[in-house]
Amino acid sequence: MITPHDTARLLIEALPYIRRFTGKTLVVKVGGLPMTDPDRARSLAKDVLLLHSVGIRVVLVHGGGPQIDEQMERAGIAVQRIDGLRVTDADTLDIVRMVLVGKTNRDLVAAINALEPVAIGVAGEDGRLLEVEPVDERLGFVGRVTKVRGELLHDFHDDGLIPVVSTVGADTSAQPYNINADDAARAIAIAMKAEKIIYLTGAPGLLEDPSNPDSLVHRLSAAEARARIADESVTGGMIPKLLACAEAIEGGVGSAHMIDGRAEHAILIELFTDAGIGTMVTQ
Ligand SMILES: Nc1ncnc2c1ncn2[C@@H]1O[C@H](COP(=O)(O)OP(=O)(O)O)[C@@H](O)[C@H]1O
Ligand SMILES: CC(=O)N[C@@H](CCC(=O)OP(=O)(O)O)C(=O)O
Repeated sequence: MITPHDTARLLIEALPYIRRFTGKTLVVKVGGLPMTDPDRARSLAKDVLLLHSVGIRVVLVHGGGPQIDEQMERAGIAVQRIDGLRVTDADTLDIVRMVLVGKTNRDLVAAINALEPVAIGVAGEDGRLLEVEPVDERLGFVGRVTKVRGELLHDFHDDGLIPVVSTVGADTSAQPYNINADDAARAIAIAMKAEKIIYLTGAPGLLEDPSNPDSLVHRLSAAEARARIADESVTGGMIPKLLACAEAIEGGVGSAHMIDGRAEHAILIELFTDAGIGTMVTQ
């Protein structure tokens, strides 16, 4: 039972953290896995709105990998990934756009706007927010971000809105490209000179041993993150995520965090307590 005194004490304890982040930009990337549960989406919406209410300039970037896999299976298209990136032909690109822009983005925007109508959905193609070039011809329409129009996102913040970004970008001829959402969030965080980037993922953070959830790595440097990628101790989707963390730090972002998107109020615990709950990558 929480008493009014408990509430008052909690508010006072949170105040130094709130002061530290008010007016700062925070990029939150939510993976597709935590988003498969509507309760999680509602809980995330509440956390994001709380951050917004205390003056933190939040950009919410989302993935949707498992949801794309599901629709590809329905369409009878085989899923193929190289180093965690989806091989994306023209048919796959259509499905990626339908799922990320047409469904996942809409669901997240609705989850926030059901509480307070301040979320605005935007795809990387819109206003060429995320300009890309192809990564590698083996991957087809997979793009690497070359330019971010961060001013568009700053404008949304200035208007009191929370931009929710789906990571389909475009090249200079408006050809759409699929972008790994971890990498897109990294590019956005650097362009916006974000204080922090937080990855909400389907694991407790970086694990020493992926099969043991108790083997959490609490803190590591960008150089150590790169070394772990090189020695192949991380696999699958953790490769682009850890690389994105290292690049974010090298690009001037203060810290990069990987936390469990399935744990309730994970962002608030990571931001507003000293202990935190996931993995933090710093200089
Ligand atoms: N060393 C590791 N620590 C944690 N997760 C790992 C590791 N190596 C591989 N993984 C896998 O990477 C996944 C996270 O990547 P991904 O599924 O792309 O993220 P997201 O949940 O953000 O969509 C984890 O759920 C886990 O299965
Ligand atoms: C190029 C590439 O791999 N794009 C990703 C985009 C979605 C994503 O990154 O979703 P998660 O964050 O849920 O993994 C994909 O097609 O799955």
